[in-house]
Amino acid sequence: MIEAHGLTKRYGPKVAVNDLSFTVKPGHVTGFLGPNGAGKSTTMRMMLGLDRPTSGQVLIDGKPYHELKHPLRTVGALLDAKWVHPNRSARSHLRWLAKSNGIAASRVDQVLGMVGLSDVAGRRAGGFSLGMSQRLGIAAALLGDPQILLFDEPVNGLDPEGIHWIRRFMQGLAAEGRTVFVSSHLLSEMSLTAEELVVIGRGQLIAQCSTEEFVNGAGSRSVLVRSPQAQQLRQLLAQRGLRAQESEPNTLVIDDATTDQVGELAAQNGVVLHELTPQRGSLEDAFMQLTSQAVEYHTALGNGAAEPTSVGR
Ligand SMILES: Nc1ncnc2c1ncn2[C@@H]1O[C@H](COP(=O)(O)OP(=O)(O)OP(=O)(O)O)[C@@H](O)[C@H]1O
Repeated sequence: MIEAHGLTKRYGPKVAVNDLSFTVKPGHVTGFLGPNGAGKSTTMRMMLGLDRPTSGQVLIDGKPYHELKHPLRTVGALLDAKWVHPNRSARSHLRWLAKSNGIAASRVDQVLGMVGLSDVAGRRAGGFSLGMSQRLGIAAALLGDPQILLFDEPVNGLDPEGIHWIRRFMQGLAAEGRTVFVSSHLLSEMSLTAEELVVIGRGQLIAQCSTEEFVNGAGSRSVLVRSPQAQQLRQLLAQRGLRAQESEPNTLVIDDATTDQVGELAAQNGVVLHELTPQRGSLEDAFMQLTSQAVEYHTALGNGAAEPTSVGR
């Protein structure tokens, strides 16, 4: 488990992370979501003891990183995949890491197998593609068989196959009961990868909730209905104060309604339906809506303090 309590980091006058509190639990992939410059990397660096918080703290299994007895066996991280000596082979890079951390050399071939690099283990890591480098970075994170894994923007620059592989791999690690915390500014990618979300903007918490709650709670909710009696249905909806727009002939989109409401109304009035579909807002919609609220609040206050918005909790 990872717990951030009032975590704050200032670089001179710049507040990179501002009073951030959240919890990351085992058994799920938790997405750490925010636009560029939101403070994700800074937060992850503080988790790993690479940066000192200005105030507050972050605990890994109840302890600050520097108090962990066996850091690599507790938490593994992929921060920068190109952090490897270019002339070393993948295997010798991992052997060196294992040796300097008191990990048995036999673990090296295990982790190379886990990430699918066994066949290229003797090749120069400097010649690896980005996707292979990411796999090597993940192998390094797994060396100590840690229960907690941090990945900073692991799919950046990868092709669809590489993205798919990383997504499945992270989900597999979470299914083994590990804590998997992965940052991204790619909201659509996170909606496919993460069950839980910690969302930040300008260093502040915007939401901590399930991905589903985030989309349902913040995105727009509407219903699409196709009917040969669309005009009759439209009038019935209007009588109940529901606004319907005709997107195509015989197709209505009804804002702020549920499929239950529309389906029951149609049945009560003998209106034939050919389609009844909930239209969920995308994660992008939800994010834009929430961050724009934060910006509006910021403008109203005029002091840079955006109120964190809790979604669904
Ligand atoms: N060493 C530093 N000195 C000064 N400012 C910094 C430093 N590190 C980060 N920042 C600033 O802190 C803010 C948060 O940066 P951070 O890299 O943590 O964001 P991020 O969410 O990881 O963004 P990205 O997706 O672009 O990496 C940014 O405005 C950045 O310019």
